[in-house]
Amino acid sequence: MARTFEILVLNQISASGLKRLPAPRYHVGKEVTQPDAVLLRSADMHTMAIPASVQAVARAGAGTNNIPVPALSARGVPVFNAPGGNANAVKELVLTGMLLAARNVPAALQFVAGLDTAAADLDQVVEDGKKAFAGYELAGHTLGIVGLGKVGALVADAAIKLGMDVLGYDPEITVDAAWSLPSQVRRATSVAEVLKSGHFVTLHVPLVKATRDLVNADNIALMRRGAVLLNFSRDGVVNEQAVLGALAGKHLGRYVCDFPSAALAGNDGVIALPHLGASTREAEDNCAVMVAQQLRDYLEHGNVANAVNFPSVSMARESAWRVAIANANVPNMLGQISTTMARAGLNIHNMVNKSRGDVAYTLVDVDSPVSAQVLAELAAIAGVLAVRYLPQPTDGATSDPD
Ligand SMILES: NC(=O)C1=CN([C@@H]2O[C@H](COP(=O)(O)OP(=O)(O)OC[C@H]3O[C@@H](n4cnc5c(N)ncnc54)[C@H](O)[C@@H]3O)[C@@H](O)[C@H]2O)C=CC1
Ligand SMILES: O=C(O)CCC(=O)C(=O)O
Repeated sequence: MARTFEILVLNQISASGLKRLPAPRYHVGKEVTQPDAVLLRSADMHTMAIPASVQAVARAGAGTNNIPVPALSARGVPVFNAPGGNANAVKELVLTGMLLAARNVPAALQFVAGLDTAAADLDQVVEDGKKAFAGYELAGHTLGIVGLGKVGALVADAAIKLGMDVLGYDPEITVDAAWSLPSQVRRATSVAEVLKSGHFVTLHVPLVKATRDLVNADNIALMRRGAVLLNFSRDGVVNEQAVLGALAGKHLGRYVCDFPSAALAGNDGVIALPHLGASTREAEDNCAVMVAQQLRDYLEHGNVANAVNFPSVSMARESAWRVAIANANVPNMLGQISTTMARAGLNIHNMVNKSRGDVAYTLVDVDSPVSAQVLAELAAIAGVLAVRYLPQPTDGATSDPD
């Protein structure tokens, strides 16, 4: 009888994704106490005591700054995410943000909400009042983008199609991302260049040490007078005090962000949305389906796709007995693993080993069952972080992701 995997869910996850983790092979719930895996969106795992039973963490979204990734890596636990799964949703909200700012939509809506619609002179009041909200068009204006990954590339493409002039900066751009950019996107060589050039500047970087306060009191002054800064990345990427100062001095035209805060509240120059970037049916489904499939393939077969801290590793299943080993990326690990198996009389049928940074990951298929004693010996090798035994179920339980 195949064992049931226990999945702890920390946020609302789309039903389309949860369907990929069907009973009885999976038990998914908010009250699971000894989870094999944790499935979440924006819940803060930094403050959580993560049970020793956890073998994987899956973020149904892009950013993983809410997850203690280095600590999990040290435990041999992969952290999965859903690259690009919500990028179109964010792109559409960034376009919305630019239009809200350029056309003074929030103030115009407020004006309309305050109208006496029963008044005889309503039409006149509307015609007189609208002058205060006259704006400008996106076409012909310059958009600067910091971060040309999944979201940034889509924003660039959409802005070009809207007739904007686009320049972008990304010091770590991947070859795939570079290929996906429209040829009209100009390449900037620094954040400063983007800030200086854009009528609009939008940020699409992860929150990491290097990007904290990426826009700050020093460089916000470089922005064009009246420019619009958009932050759909994370609150920490922009220094709020710098933004408030620039708005007060009328240097910054608007700050459009997905992260409301006490400091920003009530400021007319701020358009704050409630972290809505990824909140579309489509994005929620995409992300949940992606991570559920990845989680399932990992829990059942040890295959790794889209982990932020593990190498991608996949090996077709040819044997019923598989061992998955996460270990420090140091010399002689493979030698010790294969010697331990050989000593126990195990014949290695297939093996794959890859590394990424400090973590290496090995899948070994053998031709006969592996004893608890051998698994304990493997786990005891210095540098081994986690050992999982993944025998193929013999009771007809499905083991291939849909
Ligand atoms: N508001 C929301 O609901 C959402 C917010 N996000 C945030 O947006 C971020 C980006 O999302 P994706 O584009 O999907 O991620 P991604 O990983 O595809 O792209 C991030 C890009 O930022 C670049 N980058 C890293 N450090 C940089 C730096 N110092 N300067 C310039 N570029 C730098 C990387 O090279 C990469 O190309 C996420 O990490 C997350 O924090 C993502 C999705 C939804
Ligand atoms: O799940 C959400 O609603 C937030 C998405 C997000 O911020 C991300 O994917 O990084």
